[in-house]
Amino acid sequence: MTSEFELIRNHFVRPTPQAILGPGDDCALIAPALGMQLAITTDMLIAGTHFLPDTDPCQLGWKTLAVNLSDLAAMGARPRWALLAGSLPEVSEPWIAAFTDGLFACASYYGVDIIGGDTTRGPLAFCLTAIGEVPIGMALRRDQALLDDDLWVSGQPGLAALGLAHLQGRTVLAEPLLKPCLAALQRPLARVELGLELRRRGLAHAAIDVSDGLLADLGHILQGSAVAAELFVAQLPPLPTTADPVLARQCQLAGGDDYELVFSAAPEKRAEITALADHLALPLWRCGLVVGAAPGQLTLLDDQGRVVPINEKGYDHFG
Ligand SMILES: Nc1ncnc2c1ncn2[C@@H]1O[C@H](COP(=O)(O)OP(=O)(O)OP(=O)(O)O)[C@@H](O)[C@H]1O
Ligand SMILES: Cc1ncc(C[n+]2csc(CCOP(=O)(O)O)c2C)c(N)n1
Ligand SMILES: [Mg+2]
Repeated sequence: MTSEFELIRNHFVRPTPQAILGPGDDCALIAPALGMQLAITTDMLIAGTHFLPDTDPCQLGWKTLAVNLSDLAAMGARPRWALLAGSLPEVSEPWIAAFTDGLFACASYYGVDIIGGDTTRGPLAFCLTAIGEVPIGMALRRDQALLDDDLWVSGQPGLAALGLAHLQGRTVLAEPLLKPCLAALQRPLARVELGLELRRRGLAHAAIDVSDGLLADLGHILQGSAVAAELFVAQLPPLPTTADPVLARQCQLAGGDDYELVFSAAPEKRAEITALADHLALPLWRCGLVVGAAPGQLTLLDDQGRVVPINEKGYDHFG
């Protein structure tokens, strides 16, 4: 029988070169580098709500960290430390070993030290807190979009929600589309380099990551910045041709779980943003404009300039 403390020692504790004091005492000790401030965020992943209970534990470990690093990315912060609280229904050591393999693979990919946490018995759930650094006063925020900014989105939002629809039997995806959809859902990337470069190169005014859905999260920028926007359907990333087009559009606009970045930028920055997309080998789509209508208002337009009704709502745990 493995004790709580053996479990922690055997699976959750690895070297933490970026901490003054890592796991083992009542608190970890960290200090930001000179001239930097801390960015801190937390997200829960609950079985049945955020992931299917039979999800591969290695991918779940990766995703638990990645979705939090996505929030740091959205603010242009460099991820450095994380704490993991886990509630586990029973001690299955192979399951835990696979989970921590994925977790630490993500941690080493993004240069993060796991500096502490909490381990209890209970329903399968995780809560991760990620801490990053950003030069004082330089974080990208959701409340800084300006009139006449372009709106940009990275990558291909919608794939994760399509993958979930497939696993839940709401659609059938075939290869070669299935693989990227399942990867987006189960092993998402956080757009850390994009966030860092947008901030370092001074390219973005406002940014957010897409966790609840493109329209919903763009809505947070609009609300926060007290501006309105027009979004051009024809300028969004092309939909996968082999998926049901209605479902694919719905997933793109409101699926969530994408962890792409949406950002606003001055039109003079177009060439620099295109160069950044090439540098990162990550498509960046200029798909909208900040306009001066009622604060928070989002209008979707087709290629003829006609208004497209919005029926989609983003992910809302209580909606
Ligand atoms: N229980 C809470 N107490 C205090 N603040 C909260 C609480 N729940 C959410 N918040 C804050 O509300 C804001 C929006 O929360 P939300 O979880 O929607 O974050 P998000 O980045 O928009 O989405 P995601 O959680 O999918 O990353 C965040 O600043 C968050 O810290
Ligand atoms: C089994 C299962 N059901 C639904 C979803 C989709 N989903 C869950 S939470 C969320 C938004 C972000 O949540 P939060 O705001 O809590 O970070 C989304 C898109 C899933 N991945 N797995
Ligand atoms: Mg977020």
